[in-house]
Amino acid sequence: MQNKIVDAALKAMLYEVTVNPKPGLVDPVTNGSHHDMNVFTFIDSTLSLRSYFEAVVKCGKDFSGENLQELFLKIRPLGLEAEKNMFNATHQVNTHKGVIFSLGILATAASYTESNSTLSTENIVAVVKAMLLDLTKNDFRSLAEKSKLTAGEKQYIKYGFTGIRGEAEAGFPTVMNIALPFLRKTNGEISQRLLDTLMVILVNLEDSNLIKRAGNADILIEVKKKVQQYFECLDKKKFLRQFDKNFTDRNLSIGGSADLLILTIFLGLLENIL
Ligand SMILES: CC(C)(COP(=O)(O)OP(=O)(O)OC[C@H]1O[C@@H](n2cnc3c(N)ncnc32)[C@H](O[C@H]2O[C@H](COP(=O)(O)OP(=O)(O)OP(=O)(O)O)[C@@H](O)[C@H]2O)[C@@H]1O)[C@@H](O)C(=O)NCCC(=O)NCCS
Ligand SMILES: Nc1ncnc2[nH]cnc12
Repeated sequence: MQNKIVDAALKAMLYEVTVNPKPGLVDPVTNGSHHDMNVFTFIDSTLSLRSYFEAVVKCGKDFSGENLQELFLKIRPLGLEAEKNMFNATHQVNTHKGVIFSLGILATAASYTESNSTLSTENIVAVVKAMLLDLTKNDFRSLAEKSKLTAGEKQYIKYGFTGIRGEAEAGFPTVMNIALPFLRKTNGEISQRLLDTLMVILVNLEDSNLIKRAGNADILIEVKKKVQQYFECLDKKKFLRQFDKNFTDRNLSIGGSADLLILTIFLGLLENIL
């Protein structure tokens, strides 16, 4: 089945991993701070998710209920199955867990929007917000009873950061209000446009992957300074190669920012600006 939403989702993941040099992340030139994966792992992971995106697009298209929270409940088990497929395809490495969640939601919302109104970013956001009403309240409600907490859950308890769940529930404000408007204004070489967009995301996000690897949230202050230097410097590629080396030496990575770049590319593809 050829479908433009499924194609945009898969393309967005492949575009993101292709962009280089990225600080601490996997790209075709270096594996950054990720010793257990490389660009081929990301290609395998991406292709393993085709049937998931086809399934969520079908769910969005077929949904006829009144309450869009039910649509989210319908896709969550599909997301769990997709996580299993991803881990099988990658020899148990986490490449796209965050994206299975966030891009799965966006693809579902895009498909529902296409079937029920005009496919525009604004309409997609409204559907996302309705699908995820009370998500953080519900997801974080029973943390005290859980024996093993994820990085995102630990950071919620320690700092009150709601991570990718909060970002999604609010309709992905970092993507919608910052990254996508920025990308729309860029022109020229696609790789440079996407690197600039990644830096804009990085400076605006509490990236739980970065905080987890750094051990505390002070890293966000350092990163803000780095991104400011990036936008002031003359040779951006050289700056990014050094930034990548510095992060790789310190085992730091920005998986959450990479995920939001994927979401931004996805919407950019649907808007035909890429
Ligand atoms: C809601 C879920 C995403 C589950 O969340 P969970 O609580 O399990 O995990 P989190 O720690 O909250 O984060 C999940 C991933 O989301 C990405 N991310 C984190 N912060 C942000 C942010 N602020 N904005 C956007 N995205 C964010 C991040 O994914 C990327 O990094 C990954 C590598 O991360 P990780 O494995 O933690 O770290 P490493 O250090 O690299 O690994 P080690 O070598 O140390 O092992 C990479 O995959 C990127 O994609 C976070 O990882 C959702 O999964 C969920 O709902 N789970 C419950 C089950 C379910 O219902 N699933 C179906 C959902 S449809
Ligand atoms: N290029 C990349 N490297 C590491 N983690 C990621 N998560 C999403 N994209 C990634």
